[in-house]
Amino acid sequence: MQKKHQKVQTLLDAIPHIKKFYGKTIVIKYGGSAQTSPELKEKFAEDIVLLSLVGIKPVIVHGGGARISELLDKLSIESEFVDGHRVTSEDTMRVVEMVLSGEINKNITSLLNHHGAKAIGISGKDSSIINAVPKEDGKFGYTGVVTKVNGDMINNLIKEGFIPVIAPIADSAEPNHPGFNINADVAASKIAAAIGAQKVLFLTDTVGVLDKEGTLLNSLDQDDVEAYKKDGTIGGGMIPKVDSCIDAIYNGVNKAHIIDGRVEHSILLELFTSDGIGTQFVRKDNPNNGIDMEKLLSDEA
Ligand SMILES: Nc1ncnc2c1ncn2[C@@H]1O[C@H](COP(=O)(O)OP(=O)(O)O)[C@@H](O)[C@H]1O
Ligand SMILES: CC(=O)N[C@@H](CCC(=O)OP(=O)(O)O)C(=O)O
Repeated sequence: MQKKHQKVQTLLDAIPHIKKFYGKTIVIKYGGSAQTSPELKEKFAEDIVLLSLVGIKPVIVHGGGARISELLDKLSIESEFVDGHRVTSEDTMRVVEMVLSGEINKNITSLLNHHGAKAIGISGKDSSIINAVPKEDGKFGYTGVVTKVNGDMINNLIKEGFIPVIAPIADSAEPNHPGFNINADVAASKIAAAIGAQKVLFLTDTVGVLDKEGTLLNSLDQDDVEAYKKDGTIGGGMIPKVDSCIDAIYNGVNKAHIIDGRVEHSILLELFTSDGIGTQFVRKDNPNNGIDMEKLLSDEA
């Protein structure tokens, strides 16, 4: 009897959170580091389907850096990263496109559809949804800087009831161009801003951003991010992630969080419980700085 009550209470506790996000779009960046075991992938799919069933509109932007590096290694092509961004040669670009737009995009789309969702897998090249130019005058090869995201096209898919699953590959304005490799964190942030998303969640393989002692940093603003990058606390793949979180909140996205994709149902825990998990990003100029108004309001509801 007690157990039954607990189950009902869990559902009741979720109501204010569901109300808050009902009809809202949430971009979920599904990092390669969080796409590990088949069990975790199943839980991810269950979370996305549940969001969709309760009237929340998820958009998935996926990575796959680890899988790209694994395949490059098999082909004896070296992986090179500068501040978390891959340097993309012509051969590397072919592998990036095959892994991201091919293997990973289709696997995630199919997984979601088998769980009853209406997912559609696309890359930024489809309908030229993401446009880019070479990063730093071509120093990064075919790695691109996003110049434009066609948010209307993505919103049209959402209106038709689809869950877009987007591979971070961009189109070029030049004909017969192989396109651009975009870091998936950057793609998620630019997409979230272009479609007017309420929130962007980055699923990765750590509990959030950690300090030098390995303690979780619950909340960061732009100055914290710059200081931690400068003193080396934040490095590697975490650099594009924190930069993308800051970019998102200064471009119209209400909240950005980095959460642990290794924890089962981490998306539901972040969205539907009052505790929240991981690291949240706040604007310095926000009068509610440091206070999570979303959570405060839902707790009061
Ligand atoms: N301060 C930090 N806190 C947590 N992780 C960090 C930090 N600095 C660097 N990292 C690294 O960033 C990694 C996450 O980035 P990445 O491997 O690119 O993940 P994803 O595939 O999810 O984008 C962590 O596994 C960790 O090794
Ligand atoms: C330019 C750049 O860094 N592109 C990334 C795209 C994939 C990605 O970002 O995957 P994760 O999210 O799993 O790291 C790469 O080639 O690895």
